[in-house]
Amino acid sequence: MSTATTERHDAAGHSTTPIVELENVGKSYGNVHALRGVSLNVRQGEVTCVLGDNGAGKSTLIKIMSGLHDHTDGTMKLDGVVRRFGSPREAQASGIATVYQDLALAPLMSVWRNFFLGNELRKGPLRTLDIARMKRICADELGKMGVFVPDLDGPVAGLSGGQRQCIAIARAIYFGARVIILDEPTAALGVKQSGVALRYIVKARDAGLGVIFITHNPHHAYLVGNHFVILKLGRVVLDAHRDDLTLEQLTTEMAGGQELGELSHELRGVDPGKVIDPGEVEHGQVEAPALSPEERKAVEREEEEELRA
Ligand SMILES: Nc1ncnc2c1ncn2[C@@H]1O[C@H](COP(=O)(O)OP(=O)(O)OP(=O)(O)O)[C@@H](O)[C@H]1O
Repeated sequence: MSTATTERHDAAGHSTTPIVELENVGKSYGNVHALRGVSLNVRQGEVTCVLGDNGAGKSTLIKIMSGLHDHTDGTMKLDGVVRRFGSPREAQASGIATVYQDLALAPLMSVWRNFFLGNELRKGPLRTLDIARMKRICADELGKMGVFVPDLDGPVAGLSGGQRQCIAIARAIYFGARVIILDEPTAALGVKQSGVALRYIVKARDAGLGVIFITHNPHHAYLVGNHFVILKLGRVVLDAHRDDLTLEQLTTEMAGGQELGELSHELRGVDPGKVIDPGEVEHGQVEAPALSPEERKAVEREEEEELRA
């Protein structure tokens, strides 16, 4: 019996089957439900942004995908096959690399040593370090990401925050990552360095990786993202493709959406549940509530009908 499957590809030649697929994934720490019913796809050549406030469940999500924690509900699939990673090493061997905020770089060690840290190349019967080859590969791989480091022997501490991010990303790609999880890569960076890091995210995406970009910042997410998921108290409250979402909508949702509107009313002294007497508005006693586009259209239609009558 043939087990061959017909894999579909998009216009860029990337497989449309998600590399990682979470279905209704949940995670409880005792009585604390850190994640509930989270579904998420990571595809080749796409940046999936996961946004959320403190305690939303972002770290828990990263830990499940990177093999640090096991989920307690739902399924995780890798290339369409149900998987559970027993350890971070297993996740890495499956091509899932996580770049944490601290980057796991040794600041006083040289750039090339950091690139190969724990995976040093050796040569000859005495297995001595193949320094020349490591430096050459390091320069080539950084070059592919558009980074030029004048002195590969210099310490990583001498590089900018954005360049350090790039070394961590280039290293993950070189060692076989197909999915790269970036844990708030721009959180500790200024505007210019955030721009550098965002460029590398796009490079990783264009190199055909599936990128998960964890961030608090909707502006950064919208610059590079193809897909957006907002977590709140462990649940997905927004899941949208870029074509179906404006930056304004993403920013509003991230800032609290409806809750923010209610807060704004409250701070202006208007009870959102209160039925407003049009007379009060007319006499300037209370401010007219903002109308949604649909409500505005309905009002315009009513006014037109009144005029015609
Ligand atoms: N090991 C743990 N034991 C018990 N509760 C935990 C544990 N880890 C996380 N939690 C709880 O799970 C919820 C989600 O936490 P998580 O760290 O995943 O959120 P986060 O979005 O990464 O937040 P932050 O941006 O602050 O890092 C929180 O209520 C947190 O207190």
